[in-house]
Amino acid sequence: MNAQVDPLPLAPVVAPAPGVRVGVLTSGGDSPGMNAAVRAVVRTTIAAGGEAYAVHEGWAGAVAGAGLLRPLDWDDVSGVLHRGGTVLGTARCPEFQTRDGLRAAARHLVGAGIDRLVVVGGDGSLRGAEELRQEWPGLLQELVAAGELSAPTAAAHPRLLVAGLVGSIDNDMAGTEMTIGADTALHRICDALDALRSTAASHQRTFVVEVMGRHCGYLALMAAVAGGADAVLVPEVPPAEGWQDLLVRRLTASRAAGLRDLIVIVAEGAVDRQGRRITSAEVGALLTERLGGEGSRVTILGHVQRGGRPSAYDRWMPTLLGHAAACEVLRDEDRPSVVVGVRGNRVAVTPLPEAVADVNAVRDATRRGDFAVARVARGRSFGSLSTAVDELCAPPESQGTLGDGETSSGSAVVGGPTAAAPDRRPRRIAVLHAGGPAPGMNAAVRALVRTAAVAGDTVLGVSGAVPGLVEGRLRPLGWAEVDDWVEAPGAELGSRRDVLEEVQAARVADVLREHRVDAVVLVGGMEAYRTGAVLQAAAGRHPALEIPVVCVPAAIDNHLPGADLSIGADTALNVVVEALDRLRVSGSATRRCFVVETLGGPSGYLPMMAGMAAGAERAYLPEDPVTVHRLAEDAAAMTRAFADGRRQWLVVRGEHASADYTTEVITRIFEAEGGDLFDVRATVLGHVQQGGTPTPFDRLLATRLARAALAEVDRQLGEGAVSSCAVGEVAGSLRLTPLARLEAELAPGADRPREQWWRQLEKVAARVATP
Ligand SMILES: Nc1ncnc2c1ncn2[C@@H]1O[C@H](COP(=O)(O)OP(=O)(O)OP(=O)(O)O)[C@@H](O)[C@H]1O
Ligand SMILES: O=P(O)(O)OC[C@H]1O[C@](O)(CO)[C@@H](O)[C@@H]1O
Repeated sequence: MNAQVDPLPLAPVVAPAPGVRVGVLTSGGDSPGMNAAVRAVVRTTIAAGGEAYAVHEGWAGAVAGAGLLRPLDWDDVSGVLHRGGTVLGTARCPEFQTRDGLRAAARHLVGAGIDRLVVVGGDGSLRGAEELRQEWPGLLQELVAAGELSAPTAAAHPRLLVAGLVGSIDNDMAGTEMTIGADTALHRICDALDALRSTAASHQRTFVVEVMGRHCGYLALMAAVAGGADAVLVPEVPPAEGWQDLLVRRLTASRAAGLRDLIVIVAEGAVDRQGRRITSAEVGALLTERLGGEGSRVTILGHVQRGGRPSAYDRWMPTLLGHAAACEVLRDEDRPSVVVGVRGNRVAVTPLPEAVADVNAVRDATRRGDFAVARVARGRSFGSLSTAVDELCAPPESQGTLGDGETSSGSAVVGGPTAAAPDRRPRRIAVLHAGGPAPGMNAAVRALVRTAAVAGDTVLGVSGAVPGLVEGRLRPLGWAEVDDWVEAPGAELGSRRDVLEEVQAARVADVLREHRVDAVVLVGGMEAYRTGAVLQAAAGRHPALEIPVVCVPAAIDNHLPGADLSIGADTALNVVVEALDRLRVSGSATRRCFVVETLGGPSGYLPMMAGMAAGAERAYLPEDPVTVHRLAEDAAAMTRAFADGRRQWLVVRGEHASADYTTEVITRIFEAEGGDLFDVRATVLGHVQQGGTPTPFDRLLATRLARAALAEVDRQLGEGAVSSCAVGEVAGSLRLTPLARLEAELAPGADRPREQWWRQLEKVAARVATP
């Protein structure tokens, strides 16, 4: 694909000619996050000097006209970020696929002066958009010929410019790594799975859970990994004949290994190799008949998956893309429609026909039975996890894929052990945490234990972090023991902020020798990295330390070099955003400014992204010190806004934004400026931000990075050249950062990277926050 990944995700806003109108519509199945996209399109258009129009009820609204095309002001899209569904309404509209339907849509759009469209919908909706664009000149000619449109009006709108944003929970479209709504749907599914596990465990029952995704197994596969399922059936990995026996054997082995709760996920589009539909009811009946015991229960999650509050990601990502899409159509270039998507957290723009061709190629490959092609086309994460899922789900003795017999590809990002040589000595890998607890740490340990078990390796858990390592508190972690660690918040092994001291290295060498440790994996923050660096520096003096030391980034602050995102940051972000939503509701009856202090340490990631996701008016970050001048400007802007009728103003302040202008000081300044016009309240969110249940994203990231760490251990031991490094993902690719380079990667005088990708988003957040 020729997507252009924009290294600076901020497309310049081009000032349009006077009277330029941008229409925005949502179409197909609704998805959480569509509202954030609409808000960004509207506000970016207005900020650039254009006019924004809503086309209500999707393509049906364009076809019907009749008052469904209406102008939108800045404030019309206030207070929509936290709402699920789409405030514009959506529909599936078969009529739009007819010539008459297209012509009616063109007539109503031109009639409203709209010749630029941002369409938020699934692949069907976007196909429709491209068709309308291609047919536009012909449709206008037909309308002129029929006397339904004047020739000068047609001449004033010679072409339609279209940018598509993929809004669908299915994550089934090319041109973007994530579709708007898929992350939230995973939240819904994982919440349901976490709830089902407790009742399943109580009765030692098996649950068969059907999840959505018409033709695409993305939700099912990711939910299986993030939700700790025991087996999964998805259309892209159809099981071979006799899969029923294999499934029963697998679940029997899991039960024998000590699991009380068993979960099988079935994608709604699951099929076997002959293309025959596999239903959740069929799987439920099979397991009730063959597993005995308490039998099985079937739960179809249905439309619950599509509803409810959007996750933090489904607010900031569509905001970024909505902004970029508006910029695309404001540019006065006649060109094919584009899909504005996201890749590695950066904006990626792909010609729509190309994205559609790619989706068609997946469908054709699936029809041909070429499932490997279909899996790869679904994206990196899908490709890698579809072959790795069995390693994570099934006890080592019952390994064997439910799919088409292909095993893990062993690529770097996939991670996981490379195929074990017959004479390979089983390895012993110690894992410990260092730093503040980060949700997802347990999921990383679980992935290590289970992936290592496939090659016969043992993972030794170190209790009590660095002091525990010094005291030799290591024990093997069992395959079944870590089963529900995927969802467990906090750090089961314990995490503390101690960094290993040089004088302790000799003692640690003794411990590692006693326990015959071949490699150390540290899952944690800067303390983990620095401990790794101390171990490496001491390796020359202590042969037992001449082993691979690999760090996995886990810190809610998201301040670690060599990783766009560290484990735990997404969970903390969601906790903050939920708190901000609640504060907004609490203040809805008053005229009030909230000053909210977040954690985040040296990095502004949490306050900035939470502010963007919750629609905060201002965010104060440690990277950009607060000054009295800025406070005066903001107080004046706030006062003007309240005087104009605004009822709320939200300021998010990172805990280290300024040593002088503390949350209390800022609150008092604003309070003094507000007089009788508004009042001000301060809220310090504190450690609730560390205590969330890991989000699906953090569980998946933890799984990917833990497997990548193991792959690196395997590589180093295989090649006999050991070193210490950190694994991370940067712009969607795996990166290994030598720990020796750690300090050089940090900004001068601060424990955060020199470059932080998310800082590009600040301008977008500011542009859509206030007029
Ligand atoms: N090939 C097409 N040509 C023109 N219009 C289309 C086409 N396919 C779909 N549409 C229009 O887009 C609407 C939505 O399409 P569809 O039902 O496939 O949902 P979708 O956009 O793929 O969303 P989701 O992924 O949520 O199902 C259709 O009802 C129709 O109006
Ligand atoms: O809401 P409807 O029209 O029943 O459609 C359900 C379908 O829409 C989706 O939610 C989104 O495409 C699918 O996962 C599901 O199969």
